[in-house]
Amino acid sequence: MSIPKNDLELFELMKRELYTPVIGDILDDLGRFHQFLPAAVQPMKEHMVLAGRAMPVNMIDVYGKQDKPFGLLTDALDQLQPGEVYVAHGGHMRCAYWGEILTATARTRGAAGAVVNGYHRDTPQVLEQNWPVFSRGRFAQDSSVRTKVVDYRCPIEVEGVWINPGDLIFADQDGVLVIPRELEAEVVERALEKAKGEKLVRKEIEAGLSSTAAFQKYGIL
Ligand SMILES: O=C([O-])CC(=O)C(=O)O
Ligand SMILES: [Mg+2]
Repeated sequence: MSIPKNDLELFELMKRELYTPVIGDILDDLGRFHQFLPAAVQPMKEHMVLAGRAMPVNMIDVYGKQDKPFGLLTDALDQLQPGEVYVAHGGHMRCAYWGEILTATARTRGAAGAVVNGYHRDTPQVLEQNWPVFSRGRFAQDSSVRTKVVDYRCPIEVEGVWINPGDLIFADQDGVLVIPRELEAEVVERALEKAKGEKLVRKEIEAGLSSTAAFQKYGIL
């Protein structure tokens, strides 16, 4: 397998060859036991797979009409770079944090996808854009009188998982992973090896090898 020359090749390779369980296993092996976002954050459609660089967004609760509705939301969207993932978190999730217009903006700018620790709305209009969005589910309640963006491209922490700008985000139907930048080369290389090993173990088991013998031989489950 040729080594990816740039981020785009890396993201394509990951989407083609990897899945969150193998990457999560390698992170565990490196002692990074807390890199999955909460399991409630799910793809809007099962087939969605996402690889890109985190552009974290910090949100807070507000109560009622604001002098500057949405805070820095449009600024955050308008500086998204190709291959980045809009990762939004904060407040008590009293409304939708994502929708049709936000999808169109981020997608048109070449962003790789969105991950919100909260709800989305405009479900049919987002899905027809065929672009990966991960959220806690559907809820139409409007955000302008309930939340605002106070900062972006800043570190955030989601239930103990730290996300720094530029960290690698990989997400599929089994979860959303944050891969710290300083570990990504090792993690991806070892995850590719483990994925290959898992294919081999399955073949051997299908050919009659016992689970115990397979684990003894390969150390993979
Ligand atoms: O207002 C929101 O939070 C999201 C929304 O409807 C859109 O992006 O179209
Ligand atoms: Mg909308």
